[in-house]
Amino acid sequence: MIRFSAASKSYRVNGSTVPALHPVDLTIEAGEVFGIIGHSGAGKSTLLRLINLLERPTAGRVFVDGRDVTDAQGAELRRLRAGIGMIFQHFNLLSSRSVADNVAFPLRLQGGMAESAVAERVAELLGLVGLSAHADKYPAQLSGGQKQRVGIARALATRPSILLCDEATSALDPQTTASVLELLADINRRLGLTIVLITHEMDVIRRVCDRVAVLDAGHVVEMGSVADVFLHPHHPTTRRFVAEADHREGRGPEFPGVSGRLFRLSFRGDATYSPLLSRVVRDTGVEYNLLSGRVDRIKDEPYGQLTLAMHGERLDDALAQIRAAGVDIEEVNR
Ligand SMILES: Nc1ncnc2c1ncn2[C@@H]1O[C@H](COP(=O)(O)OP(=O)(O)OP(=O)(O)O)[C@@H](O)[C@H]1O
Repeated sequence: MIRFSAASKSYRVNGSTVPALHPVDLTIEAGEVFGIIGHSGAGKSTLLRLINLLERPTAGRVFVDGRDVTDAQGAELRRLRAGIGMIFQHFNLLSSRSVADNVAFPLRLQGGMAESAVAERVAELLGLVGLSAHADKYPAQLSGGQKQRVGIARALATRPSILLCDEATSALDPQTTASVLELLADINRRLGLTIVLITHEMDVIRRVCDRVAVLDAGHVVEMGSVADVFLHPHHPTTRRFVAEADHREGRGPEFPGVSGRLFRLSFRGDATYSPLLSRVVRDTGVEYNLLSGRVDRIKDEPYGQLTLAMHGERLDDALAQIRAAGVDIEEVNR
């Protein structure tokens, strides 16, 4: 478990104090995939780096596994960091070392392991990330996705219980991003590792995270389960991120020439695939225009979101039936 208690951070720049993070209270549970999303400069890296003390809080406390680590130094700091792996946007591999030597690096640095044990562990890690055939290559001979897999293997070498991901897929194309996120989800499931990732893409959050915090100008402005935040965003910044992930603009929908009231229906789980709408239409005689729609998954759960214009004498009856089936309805202002 990771806990921030009123943790804040200011930097000194040219003699003046710049607040990067206002006091944050936040708990990340053991074994979850926790996402932090925000625009550039929102304070994501700063918050992430407080966990392994690459940055120290200006005020407040940071707890890891129940221990107050805020002032950790020396052996205590080394122990903390050995238990926390980290991967980076630009991979940070050693270009003059082979893949196997990059992965072995933290093990040799830590010391106390025979070379045969190091080799065994490296082989195991390369198997885990699907790179067994590439052990003797150099980073320059690998694709971006393969480099990040080396980064992940290296980060897991010392068997950490926490993995920090600093924009780990931002330099990758969409397909490679998907495969790296799938690997992270697999590692989370198989090893029970806590994963904290920062990103500026809601789609990354949707695919892999259990919970999310939205950072805006150093403040946590929204936090909750990914499904709740994704389907019912409240803060304007969150709404913009969700709209971007839906490939629509952040403004409210404008549908000139469409009559009736506008509703956004959010389906989750099994309701996503049931023929509810056609049943309600048949039963109540209401009419609808489908204005936009999407069916996808939030991590492993299917969801659907439809925007409809609806009209008819028995509209209230129709809405009640839809709600009774567990579908969430929001009226959309024109
Ligand atoms: N070492 C530093 N010295 C001075 N100011 C800093 C330092 N690191 C970050 N900042 C400032 O703190 C604020 C938050 O930065 P941070 O890097 O945490 O944001 P971010 O959300 O991770 O942004 P990005 O996505 O661009 O990396 C910014 O205004 C940034 O300029």
